[in-house]
Amino acid sequence: MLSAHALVKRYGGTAALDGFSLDVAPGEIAGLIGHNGAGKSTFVEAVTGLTRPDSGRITVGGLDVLRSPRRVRRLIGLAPQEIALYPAATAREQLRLFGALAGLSGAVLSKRITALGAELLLTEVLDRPAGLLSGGQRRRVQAATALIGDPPLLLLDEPTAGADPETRTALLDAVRARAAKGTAVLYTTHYLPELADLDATLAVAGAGRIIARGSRAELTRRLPGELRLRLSGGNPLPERFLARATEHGGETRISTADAPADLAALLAAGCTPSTVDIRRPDLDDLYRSLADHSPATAPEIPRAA
Ligand SMILES: Nc1ncnc2c1ncn2[C@@H]1O[C@H](COP(=O)(O)OP(=O)(O)OP(=O)(O)O)[C@@H](O)[C@H]1O
Repeated sequence: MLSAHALVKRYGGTAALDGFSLDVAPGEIAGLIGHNGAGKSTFVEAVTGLTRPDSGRITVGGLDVLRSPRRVRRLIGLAPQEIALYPAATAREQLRLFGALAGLSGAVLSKRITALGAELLLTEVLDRPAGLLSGGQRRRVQAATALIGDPPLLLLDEPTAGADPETRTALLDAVRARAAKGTAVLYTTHYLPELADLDATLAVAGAGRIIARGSRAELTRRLPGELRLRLSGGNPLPERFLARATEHGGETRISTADAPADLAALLAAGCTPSTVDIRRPDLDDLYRSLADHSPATAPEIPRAA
């Protein structure tokens, strides 16, 4: 549904996009993560036509973004990182406007607004001016403006920033429901547990390009996990494990790519821990492993196809 190839965008000496390529399929929720300044928002702006890349190509539903900007715009529901609502207009009026832009009108649009208001827990505030809403409420109205026309591609840039747990859940449910019906979703966040909740695939951005792409399992599989042991004083760790071990309040932690094999080797060497815990790598570990942003030094994990 979304296909971007080799995008480059420079601002003076800064390459905000530097060979950025990414595909998102219908029904897929792709979680776009990466450090501040990695190029995520610039990419979202390029897809919507708000920013013109210096080179590269983007298509949405097979249409070239630069050649058919108006037709492409109709295929996209955008919730930008910076809130863009009219402060004096009520939430319902904003949704009427965005619904009309998407070609909806009359009773169909009114019903859609009521349903979306209920789905995103906005019913009570639909007739309040956006300027008088809380930050979290404004963000949900913003998300609702993206969803109102039921577009085949959603671009949601940190849509849950400032959301409380209840409204976060409502928003994630709404996103999952759209994907289940075939909508392609590009979901930018710094809050990694959301991506597990959404069962999202991952696209890790670094220094203006995608440096890792795949399922959560694929990307975390080859990262080291940890073997956590409690050892008694007369039961030292065999020497060959020392380089990978750290001490944390009486617990010995050994970085490991193969926890069962390392545990078997420890036991065979006569080590008898009183407790053993195996910690598998998670998204935080993935994020940390990519901390230097550098494609050249990123660990050997699957890349974008
Ligand atoms: N309009 C602009 N003018 C100059 N530099 C820009 C502009 N927009 C983005 N940049 C620069 O391009 C780089 C990428 O910025 P971008 O906003 O795309 O990052 P991001 O990954 O979305 O970051 P964040 O997680 O903070 O939202 C940054 O170095 C930023 O300073």
